[in-house]
Amino acid sequence: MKKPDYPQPNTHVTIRGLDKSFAGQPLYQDLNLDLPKGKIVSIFGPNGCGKSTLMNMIAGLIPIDRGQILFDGKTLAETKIGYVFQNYRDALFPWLTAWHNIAYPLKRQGIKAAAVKQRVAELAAMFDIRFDLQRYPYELSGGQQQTVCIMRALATQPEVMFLDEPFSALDFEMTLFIRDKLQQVQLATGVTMLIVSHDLEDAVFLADEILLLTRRPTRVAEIVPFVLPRPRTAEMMSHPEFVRVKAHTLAVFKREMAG
Ligand SMILES: Nc1ncnc2c1ncn2[C@@H]1O[C@H](COP(=O)(O)OP(=O)(O)OP(=O)(O)O)[C@@H](O)[C@H]1O
Repeated sequence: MKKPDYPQPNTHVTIRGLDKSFAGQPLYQDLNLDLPKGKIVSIFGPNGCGKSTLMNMIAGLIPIDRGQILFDGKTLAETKIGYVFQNYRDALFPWLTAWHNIAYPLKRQGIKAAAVKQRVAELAAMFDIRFDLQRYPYELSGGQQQTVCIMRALATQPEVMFLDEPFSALDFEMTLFIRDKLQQVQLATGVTMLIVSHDLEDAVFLADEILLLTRRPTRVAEIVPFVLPRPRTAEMMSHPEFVRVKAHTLAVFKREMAG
């Protein structure tokens, strides 16, 4: 693939010349990638190819060995981000109620109590919350805890939101609910979203682009666009375009697995 020297139009995240090794074993070498602004990109690829590592390097949770990652030309420190961790069971502060978990990043920013209250109320309305936010995480179902994690990540109105396997521990009903809410949030706020997924259907369903990775040392195998209109409903899973993109993504995945 030819190296893009300049970001494509409507790019939000620009990755140039990124290297990353673990224990002397290269994972990424000279990775160049543009992620579009205000879109949802799913990262999909073989086990251990570095999906989470890529996302965590962009989010600044894992250091890179070499290269540059910019957000609209700005550094990470100048960019507001939100992060939804893989395991919602460990992600929330157990000693805080759901409400205080959501309020936490706002309070850390020094936002006044009245404005914090208003923002949490806005999020509760956006997510159509029917459970009591005064409960503690252990008193909530898995789906409710994941909803609280997403609300907390959105509290500070991030420009980029990272979600690591957001559906992996959810039942199907909750998966449908969270899919709807993520799309609604994305349409309402224009936030750029990056989602790591193990599941082909989840990866394709929400995506504007599916970023398909190869086995290690990892390269971009293909960037597959998926352009069904939003909001996408569960019925669209039988839409011919969804079926086609899923089949194509699977074919590329199998080709990469075969090496
Ligand atoms: N801290 C670390 N030290 C050494 N190796 C690591 C470390 N973190 C990740 N790796 C290795 O880097 C590779 C990529 O890991 P990563 O978790 O990013 O992959 P993934 O595609 O998200 O995996 P999975 O599909 O299993 O979730 C793996 O081979 C993993 O063993």
